[in-house]
Amino acid sequence: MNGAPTEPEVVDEVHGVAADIGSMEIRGAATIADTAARALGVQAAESEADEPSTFRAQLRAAARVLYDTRPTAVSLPNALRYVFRDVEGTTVEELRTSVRASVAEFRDRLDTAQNDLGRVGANRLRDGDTVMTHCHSTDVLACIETAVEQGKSLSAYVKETRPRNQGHITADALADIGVDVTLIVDSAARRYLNDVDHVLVGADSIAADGSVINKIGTSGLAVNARDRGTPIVCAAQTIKLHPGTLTGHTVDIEMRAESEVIDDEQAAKIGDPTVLNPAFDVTPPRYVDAIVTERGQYPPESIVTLMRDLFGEGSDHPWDA
Ligand SMILES: O=P(O)(O)OC[C@H]1O[C@H](OP(=O)(O)O)[C@H](O)[C@@H]1O
Repeated sequence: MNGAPTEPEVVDEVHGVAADIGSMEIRGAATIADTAARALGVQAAESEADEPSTFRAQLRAAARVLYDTRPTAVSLPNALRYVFRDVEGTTVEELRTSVRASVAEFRDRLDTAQNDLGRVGANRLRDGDTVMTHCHSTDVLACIETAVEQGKSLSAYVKETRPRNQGHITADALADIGVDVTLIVDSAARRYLNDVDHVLVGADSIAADGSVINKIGTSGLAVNARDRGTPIVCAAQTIKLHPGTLTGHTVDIEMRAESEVIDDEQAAKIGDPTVLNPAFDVTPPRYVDAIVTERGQYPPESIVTLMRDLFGEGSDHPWDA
């Protein structure tokens, strides 16, 4: 009698990276994309498959493990799709080489894109400006770092960004490059918006209508910034563009554990309330002044043109094949 079909073998590194993405040890949309692509490269390098079909099945299984970690940041499936697009070969060794090349090309492009985006974003910043940041975005940091390298002196109000306080990472990174940092709690943001020249946020996904999906609290900040007349700019490489939204799909908002908000003991003290912990929210395009990408800056409403140019209607999942 035949047993159950065996699952294609996925190497330990891929499981480890997937666990680290799930626990947010590895986080930030660009970093997730980079690490996921690298993990596919390790899968290819360490595969012991002796048949091309087995090699391909393992690669697909590895991609599924990575894909299933966090639902909101589209950079993850976009990275996997990029690697799969160019996998070619009739032998295991040819396939291995082509995955290696594809991963290297992807990671290279990611680096270049962030540098190019940084230069575009830096052009918006003037010497003596004050920015306000939310969460921790390497795309936002690239803009500020480039401006500082250009000799501009900047100050920053950094929102701590509950529940995980990723604003602390931003505060540390900005202080390191000589930005004058003031850390504030999230609810103090409106109070200081009048002292701010630009609100800078990142993105986990950008929808076809120009909506920005970013760390929870972004939409409230954007509404307040608009009310105060402070420009709000989203720094997002084109890998954050969500091709599925071209065909009417919506972006899943990740719900995370209650324990990130309150521990069991504290919860028990206040009668164990229901706790909701959405990681992201959606900022409608009318509250965003510009989306800064490596290809220049765009009004949010025009981002759909760029999305179509870069992705067509391509939001397939080749790892499900
Ligand atoms: O790609 P970069 O700009 O580094 O980060 C983009 C976004 O990723 C983060 O999500 P999380 O901390 O992974 O939940 C934040 O929401 C941040 O704005």
